[in-house]
Amino acid sequence: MWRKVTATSFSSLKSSIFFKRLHLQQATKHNAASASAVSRFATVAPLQEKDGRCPFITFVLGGPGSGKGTQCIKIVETFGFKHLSAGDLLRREMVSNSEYGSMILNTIKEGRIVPSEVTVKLILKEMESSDNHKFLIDGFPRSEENRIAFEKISGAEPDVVLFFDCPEDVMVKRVLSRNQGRIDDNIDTIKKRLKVFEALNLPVIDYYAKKGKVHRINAVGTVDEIFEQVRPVFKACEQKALNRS
Ligand SMILES: Nc1ncnc2c1ncn2[C@@H]1O[C@H](COP(=O)(O)OP(=O)(O)OP(=O)(O)O)[C@@H](O)[C@H]1O
Ligand SMILES: Nc1ccn([C@@H]2O[C@H](COP(=O)(O)O)[C@@H](O)[C@H]2O)c(=O)n1
Ligand SMILES: [Mg+2]
Repeated sequence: MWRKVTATSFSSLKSSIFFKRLHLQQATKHNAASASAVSRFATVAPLQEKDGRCPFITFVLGGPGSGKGTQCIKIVETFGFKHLSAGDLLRREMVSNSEYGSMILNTIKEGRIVPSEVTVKLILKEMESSDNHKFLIDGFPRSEENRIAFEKISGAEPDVVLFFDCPEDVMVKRVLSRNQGRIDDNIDTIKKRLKVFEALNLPVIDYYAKKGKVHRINAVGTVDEIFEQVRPVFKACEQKALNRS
């Protein structure tokens, strides 16, 4: 079980460097350039135990409405991953009386990106409390700052990056018919989210593509057709993921 294996490293991370640093960093402005993120987040010990085992991490990326969450449900059913949606974690934090509640609400309404410290903290907390060792981190990293914060604070990199590549008109249509009561599912916010995706998230996808980690999925088609492109990605790394447990 991954949590048991890494409990020491995560707990010590939590009680010491990460959380102390978090308090200091919360005062800093969100719109710092990614270059400054490099210096803002100091590297800590990698997320692995002495025996070298570490969680199997998949980042699930794509524009708003490209079908990330929908495909994650199928990946969970078929391959037994733990699904962590950064957006869902932020929405849960927003309604939980958190000190960040109004900041998260305003940021989501505007389609902007919540400061990395907050999102990374929520993700790592969920990872720590999970018995699973295979994670789908959906909608993260959304920016170079998110990426650098995660990699530096956790000392971990993704094993796989899925990119759901979808034309804008299809994404807009899907989001507008989603009907889940999300405050950002309106045309004004969608336009902003599309701009933010292009400006901040595509560079992250480029970064991982250069490292050979990106699996591009054509996100047009039925849910099942799309999953047939996703399936072989996880089939191919089943053994690698198993070795981490
Ligand atoms: N292949 C598909 N064909 C038609 N509709 C789809 C398809 N995949 C997902 N949808 C629908 O499109 C909407 C958006 O999908 P989903 O919530 O999975 O996207 P997402 O990438 O997670 O979006 P966001 O970034 O906004 O959370 C949902 O209503 C979903 O049911
Ligand atoms: N890494 C992230 C992920 C999400 N957000 C904010 O939440 C909104 C909704 O996210 P979804 O993944 O559910 O679409 C998104 O538009 C951002 O405002 C974030 O800040 N950082
Ligand atoms: Mg989603």
